[in-house]
Amino acid sequence: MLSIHPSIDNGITKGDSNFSGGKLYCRCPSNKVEVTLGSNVLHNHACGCSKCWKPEGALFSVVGVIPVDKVSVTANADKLHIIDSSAAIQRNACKECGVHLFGRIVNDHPFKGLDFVHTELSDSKGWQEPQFAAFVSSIIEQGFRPEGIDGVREKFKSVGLETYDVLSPPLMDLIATYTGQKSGKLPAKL
Ligand SMILES: N[C@@H](CCC(=O)N[C@@H](CSCO)C(=O)NCC(=O)O)C(=O)O
Ligand SMILES: [Zn+2]
Ligand SMILES: [Zn+2]
Repeated sequence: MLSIHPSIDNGITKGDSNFSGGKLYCRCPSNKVEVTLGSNVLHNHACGCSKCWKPEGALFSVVGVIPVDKVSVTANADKLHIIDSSAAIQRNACKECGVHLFGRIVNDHPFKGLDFVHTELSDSKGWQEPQFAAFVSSIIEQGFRPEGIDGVREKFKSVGLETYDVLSPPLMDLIATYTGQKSGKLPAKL
């Protein structure tokens, strides 16, 4: 059976609005990289892009954002390396098991100050549930047959998630506002 993602395939479990964070662990059997998150995530979403970490067999990643000052590596930091330092999101992965612990934006970017994280790497319950599906058509670039894409979109709709081929409209509006302000077409203060 085709797996979108283990946290979506059988329906979505709602998060807890009072949840205040927890720890992420890589998938090494011992000496796990540990990252402590000091709050819940925001804008959690399924992402079909080729760069976000996906669990084995899944077509999509599930990834959310969290302010960078809420993220700290609390064990085995020496096992981390940056997958692609030229990417906008510098994904810090475990050198041994390959899991991405956090993705950080270091260059000028509308989402600078936010880290990208995968809450499925935590044992805690209460993380924000996925809110939408992004970069759906990107799975075709990675070899998914285009005739199956309507079925993927229907699956998302059946669990209550809207689908987009970029990010959600509010996030695209944030990016566009940033771009408009940078070029001077929009005032710096709105
Ligand atoms: N079709 C491309 C899209 C890659 C892409 O633009 N990904 C987005 C979303 S990642 C999390 O939502 C992005 O912002 N990437 C910046 C980066 O990865 O550094 C593909 O599939 O590769
Ligand atoms: Zn590991
Ligand atoms: Zn992505």
